[in-house]
Amino acid sequence: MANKIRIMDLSSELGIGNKELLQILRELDIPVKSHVSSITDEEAAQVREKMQRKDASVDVQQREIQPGVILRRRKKVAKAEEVEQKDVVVDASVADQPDETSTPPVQEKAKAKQERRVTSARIVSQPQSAPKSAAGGEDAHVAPSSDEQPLGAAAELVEDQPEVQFEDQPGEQPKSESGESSEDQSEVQPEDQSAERLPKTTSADEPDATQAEVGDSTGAESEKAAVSETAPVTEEKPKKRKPKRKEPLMQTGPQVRIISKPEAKPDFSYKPESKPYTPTPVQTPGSETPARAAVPKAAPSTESTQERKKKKKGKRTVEIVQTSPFAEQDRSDPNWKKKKTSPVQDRTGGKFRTKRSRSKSRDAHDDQMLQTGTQPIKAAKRKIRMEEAIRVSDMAKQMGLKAQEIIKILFSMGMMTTINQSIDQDTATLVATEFGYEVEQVGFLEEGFTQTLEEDKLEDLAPRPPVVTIMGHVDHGKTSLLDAIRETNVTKGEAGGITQHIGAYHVETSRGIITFLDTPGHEAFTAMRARGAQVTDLVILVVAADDGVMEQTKEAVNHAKAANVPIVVAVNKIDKEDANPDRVIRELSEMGLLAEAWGGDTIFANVSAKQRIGLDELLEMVLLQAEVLDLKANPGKRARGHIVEARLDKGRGPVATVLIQEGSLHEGDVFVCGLYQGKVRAMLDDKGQKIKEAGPSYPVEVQGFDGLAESGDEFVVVADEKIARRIASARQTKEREKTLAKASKVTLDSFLASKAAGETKVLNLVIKTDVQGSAEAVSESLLKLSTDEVRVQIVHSGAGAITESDVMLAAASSAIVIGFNVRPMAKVKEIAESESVEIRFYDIIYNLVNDIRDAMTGMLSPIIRESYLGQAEVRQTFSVPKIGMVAGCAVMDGKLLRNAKIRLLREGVVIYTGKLSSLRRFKEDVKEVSKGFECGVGLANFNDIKVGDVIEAFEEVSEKATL
Ligand SMILES: Nc1nc2c(ncn2[C@@H]2O[C@H](COP(=O)(O)OP(=O)(O)OP(=O)(O)O)[C@@H](O)[C@H]2O)c(=O)[nH]1
Repeated sequence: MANKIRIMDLSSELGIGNKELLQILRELDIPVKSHVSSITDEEAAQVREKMQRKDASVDVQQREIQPGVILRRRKKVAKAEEVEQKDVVVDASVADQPDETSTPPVQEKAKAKQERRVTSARIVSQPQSAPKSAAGGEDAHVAPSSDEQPLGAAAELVEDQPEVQFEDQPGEQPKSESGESSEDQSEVQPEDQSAERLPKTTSADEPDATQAEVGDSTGAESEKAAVSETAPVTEEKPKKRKPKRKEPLMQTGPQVRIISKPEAKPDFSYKPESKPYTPTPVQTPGSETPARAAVPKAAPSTESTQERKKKKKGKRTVEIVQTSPFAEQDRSDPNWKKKKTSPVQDRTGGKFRTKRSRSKSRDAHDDQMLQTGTQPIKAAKRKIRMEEAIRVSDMAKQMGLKAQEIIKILFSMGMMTTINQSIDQDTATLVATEFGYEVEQVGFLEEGFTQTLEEDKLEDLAPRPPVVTIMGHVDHGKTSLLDAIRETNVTKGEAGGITQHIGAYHVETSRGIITFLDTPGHEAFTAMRARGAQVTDLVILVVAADDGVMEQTKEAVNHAKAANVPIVVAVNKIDKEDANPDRVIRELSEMGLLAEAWGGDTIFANVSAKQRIGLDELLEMVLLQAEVLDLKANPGKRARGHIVEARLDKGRGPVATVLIQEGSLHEGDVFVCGLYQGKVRAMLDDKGQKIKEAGPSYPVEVQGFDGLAESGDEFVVVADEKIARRIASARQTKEREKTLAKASKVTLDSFLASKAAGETKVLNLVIKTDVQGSAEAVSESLLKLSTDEVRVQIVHSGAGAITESDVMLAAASSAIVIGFNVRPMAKVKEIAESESVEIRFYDIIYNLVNDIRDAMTGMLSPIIRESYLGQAEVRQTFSVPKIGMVAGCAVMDGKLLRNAKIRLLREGVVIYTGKLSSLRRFKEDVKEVSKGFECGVGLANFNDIKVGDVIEAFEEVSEKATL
């Protein structure tokens, strides 16, 4: 028919393979049977148009990488189907072939077409392998020498490819089904179908076949390696797997390059195809010989289609198609296809693909891998997994040791531990190293979620108001001053605002804003600091002008100094007649606070809280001082701050005042705080107004906690609720472990043990004595002990009972509390225990100084430890003739023992230390009286007992001091 054109002709015209063209025709719904069929001009036009479109989207590069070896590569594939397909055809060098001419590199299609004709004699790479290898092998050097096996290289490449090509038809162009994918190959395909590069079409008659084909010789290994490194591989969609027609292999025509060496065939293993092979009615299948069946079928895989589909999604698999010169014969076996592929796990993943020719050893290895499924496992490292702390017994278990061995090591490190005690990570690391183990911290590390690793950029920082705490002695006017400042400024700037007590508030002055912490007193200040919360920028020290510097004034100064917070002195009550501000200046100078007038840098302001005198000046001074501090924060990030106050509100649940220190807090933000987490449900400012956002130095009352936070707790906004929950639960776990570990802070005994070599150690002490004179004497004696290596630093010293404030100061400063003739009350003792603060008691200065010196020189002599038994309060006193004074007591804590030693405390000060002369209940002598019971007590050789005194019973236990 004049208006008809044969497929073969059209394919040559278009420069594509017959098979590919057939595929295109099928896509265009043009019915054809084979390449000898004809189509109408109209249909041909459709094909041409389609090809044009395709060409536009495909950029094929060709270059000759070696004489006679052309590399074709699809640079970019626009169509989804084509994505990741990089087809390269490696043409076997023609050099070896007398009847072939070497192929020059071709860049354009037209040229390619011509090229194809010229090189048709060469074996076009096998669809399954060669195209891929070629694709990947753009930079690969495929040597044409007969000994080498480029296909082997191809096989390597294929393995690295994410996709798997399923074309497996021996006599066909591998991608004939998918016109697009085979496009490139078809270009180099011989026009003669018989010469088609069938992966398995290997003709034994050409033993020195090009390596581009299915090489199987061992010599291919090196080549493979070279190519595999660079060569991307063609990938094809699984849909192309099933050939629709059978194109019987032609016996190797004169131009067909032999793909593999015949002797390699016995090692081929085959993998069953998921789809049965359906021969196409074209060509003669008679070429198949039974010899193929003789090929060992070491196919390790018998995967089902479904299994393979699964793999496609998850594990990526490569199918290796081994081809041999017996490929044709193989097809006589209905299962030939199955025999040809073997699955191998693909590193890159992707679709199934096949490749040919692998070395025997590789196959054997793969088979083995498939059978074993895994690679040999590396010897596990000797690791101990622990969270924050680990119990000695658990650690021993992990190392397969007896706990005693660990305890021994710990002992040699100066730590007395028991089997049930927990040790921290540092200690565990030391112990583990002794046994050749490593410590691995497991569990949740919150730092990544709560810490900003990036430092704030300078341009992100904005000035923030100073945060001020007012401190001073009792009755010197702290509350009055706070109220005065607030009221004055409330009426000034925020008329109508209803004052809310949220523990902090901010005041607007003409010079700027100041945030006040409404928690006067150093207890709150130090309690927060002990928790690591340094929220205060400045301290206003209130000193009554008529009273001067008093005990708590000194404490306040020491607390502020310990926290390194600048002090502005407010000399209050200057309205009083006997006010003497100069005296205050003088007294404070003795404590190191030198007024500017005296050449120092401490700001003093005379005020009267009662009469509202000097308040503006005071605030101005505060702001001046703040300016020096150059307080800045980045308001543009997630908020971080500390809890100032927390309480349980009847209607709103747990609420807390958060002082934002950096970033901005918004409604809806998710946060963690102490052991709890939550979401900001609502925010109120200090005027009780609902706000949506709060920036740095801004105090807000936050609603939405899932537990009651504590003042001083850090408040951090995190990314989401999941993280918040995780952190909170990790903290709760940690807290439990900490309680178990019960690691004490600093003790005199452990002081030197923790000292690193060459480091000057500072021994911080808080000294409390019965009288002021002793405080000075003790301090002086101890300060004299300072050496180059160990320096004694008195954080605070004063007269009076050991108070909660002393303990908190010691906790915050890692100090030891020295009680000289003073004792703590039971409650203070409890706090000291919970804060792990050591309190040591002395009544002879000589002993005290010796102990400290011994501790400092590492020669602590055996010590007598006191074991506290209990306390009883004197409710009544009776004078009994001949016996003396007898006290009617109620045991408030622990118990009193008849033979115990006792001391009599009056307002925390030791009045007498001695023994009981009698212990009775209802006129009966008893050996002990427990908490909650009343008793009559007589003290040996002491009668000056008064109502309100406390009798403390204790035992003395002799202990050898260890360092
Ligand atoms: N004359 C005079 N009296 C003042 C002044 N400031 C406070 N007062 C009085 O001093 C007494 C104690 O004042 P507070 O403000 O309660 O003192 P404080 O330091 O807060 O006392 P505590 O809360 O007990 O620590 C009150 O009676 C006040 O009226 C002042 O500037 N002048």
